[in-house]
Formats: sequence, C-alpha cells, structure tokens
Amino acid sequence: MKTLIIYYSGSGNTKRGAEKIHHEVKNSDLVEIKVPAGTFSADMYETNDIFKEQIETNQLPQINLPKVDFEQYDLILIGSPVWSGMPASPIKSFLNELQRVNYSGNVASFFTDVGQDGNYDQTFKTWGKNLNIIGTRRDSSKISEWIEK
Ligand SMILES: Cc1cc2nc3c(=O)[nH]c(=O)nc-3n(C[C@H](O)[C@H](O)[C@H](O)COP(=O)(O)O)c2cc1C
Repeated sequence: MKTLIIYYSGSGNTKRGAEKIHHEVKNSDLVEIKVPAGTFSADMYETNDIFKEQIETNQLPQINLPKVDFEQYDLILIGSPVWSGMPASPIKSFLNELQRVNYSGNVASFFTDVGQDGNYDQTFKTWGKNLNIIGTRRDSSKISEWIEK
C-alpha cells in the first residue's frame, strides 16, 4: 500500500505530526501544502477572521503543490490544524483539487488542535463529499496503526 501524507501547517504543530507519521508509515511520501506569503496573519485572531471570510465567500486560498500523480496512492492522509472547529481553508482548496481530478483512492485526515475539534470531522466529510473518506483522528499518535489496518 502506498500512502501520501500531505499537510498544511501554520505554526509547525501539524508539520511535526506529519513528519512523525511519515517516519512510521512504510512506503509513504510527505508533501506540504503551501500558501502565498501574506495569505494569513501572524495574529491568530486576524487569521481566524480571514479564514471565516474565505469560507463564507468561497474565495479559497491559492495553494502551491508540487506536481503529484495522486492516483498512484492507495491512501491520501491529510493533516490540518483545527481552525474555528473546522479544517483550515487550504485543506478545502486541496479537497476541491482532489475532487476535480476525480481521485479514486481512500482519504483520511488527522488534525492538531488545543482541545476543541468542534465540527472538524463533519466539515471534512462535507468538503470532500465525492471522495472515499475513511475517517478523521486527532494528533499523530496511533495514526500509523489506524491507517495500516
Ligand atoms: C485561526 C486559528 C483558529 C483556531 N481555532 C481553534 C479551534 O477552534 N479549536 C482548537 O482546539 N484550536 C484552535 N486553534 C489552535 C490550533 O488548532 C492548534 O494550535 C494547532 O495545533 C495549530 O497547528 P499548526 O501549528 O500546524 O498551525 C486555532 C488556531 C488558529 C491559528
């Protein structure tokens, strides 16, 4: 089984989790989703306002991805911070891209937060409604056990 671990991280927590999972999961590749400088703010409250506006208006952030043939992966594991009880907006951009290319493999997600995951799971499933989503989990612990089953 081949796995792509792909993540967006604003301040490094999700990045660290993704790197840990990458070391544990055999036959996995690791890719970071980046946004242009200035998309968000260093201030989390400002970022939260920008985020909410993006979601309300569906003006999603541009994402910079390396050229990846998604179809070579059996599973794409998407890492995100929780923002306002939801996945971060670059994840919505990425889920749109996966649906645009009709990715047919399995999709899962892990998230990092400070304890309030709100509607993360439901929102992820709604944003990726045309994908085969196998589930979402908190943090990087036990993720390799979960996805390798
Ligand atoms: C804009 C913004 C909104 C956030 N909203 C939540 C939230 O609703 N619930 C929560 O538990 N943590 C929230 N957090 C905290 C982050 O989810 C947490 O610090 C996460 O680990 C950050 O990951 P990162 O370092 O990969 O960006 C928020 C952080 C930011 C910047």
